[in-house]
Amino acid sequence: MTDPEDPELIDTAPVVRDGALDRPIALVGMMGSGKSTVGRRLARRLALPFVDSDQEVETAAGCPVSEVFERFGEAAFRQGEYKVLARLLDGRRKVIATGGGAFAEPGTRDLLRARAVTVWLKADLDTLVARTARRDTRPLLRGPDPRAKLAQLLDRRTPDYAQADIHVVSADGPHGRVVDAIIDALTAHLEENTAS
Ligand SMILES: Nc1ncnc2c1ncn2[C@@H]1O[C@H](COP(=O)(O)OP(=O)(O)OP(=O)(O)O)[C@@H](O)[C@H]1O
Ligand SMILES: O=C(O)C1=C[C@@H](O)[C@@H](O)[C@H](O)C1
Ligand SMILES: [Mg+2]
Repeated sequence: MTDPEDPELIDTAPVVRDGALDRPIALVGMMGSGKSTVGRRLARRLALPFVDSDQEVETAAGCPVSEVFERFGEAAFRQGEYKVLARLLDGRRKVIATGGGAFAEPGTRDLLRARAVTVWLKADLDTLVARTARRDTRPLLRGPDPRAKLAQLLDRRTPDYAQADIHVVSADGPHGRVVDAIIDALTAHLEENTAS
């Protein structure tokens, strides 16, 4: 079924309609994996609210993420990120784009795994380098060799991200294709986990 007012809003979401989804969806993965941009599109397709935890931290702090890092340090940012996610994970169905490091923090990861369906958006190093080069707002990538930094983070965090409920490749191409892949994987996951 398609909404004639908005052909993008195709009713592809029995997963939401039939009540199988009973909690928030949290997208996790590296900087540049597409959590914010794909997440917004996913929420639209599922007719759910969308929230971005980096933006929520910025609103709470009253300044950009990069300034939080500069003024208060990464540890303070991680505490703020935990607090914001604890508030957002209120049991209501929504799509949450997490910050790239959230799922690599043990306490934050436990919180997300307990209260959300977690989706790892996977992308390889070359893809992440190309995508993050477009915008210089990520404090952890500032410096002479952002590729080396991304490689180190990807290596270190991969075992953490692998603990997500669902793994989806964030292939280059139309965002809608990644949205389709997420909805398919989510549907399969919920069917498996609600089958009696
Ligand atoms: N499947 C895709 N194909 C092509 N470009 C993409 C895809 N997914 C994301 N991008 C692009 O990559 C860039 C980074 O995406 P986005 O900001 O959504 O990443 P993120 O995971 O939210 O990163 P961060 O953790 O830094 O917030 C954007 O320019 C976005 O349009
Ligand atoms: O991967 C990370 O550690 C980060 C990713 C961004 O989303 C922001 O949360 C911040 O720049 C840190
Ligand atoms: Mg983002």
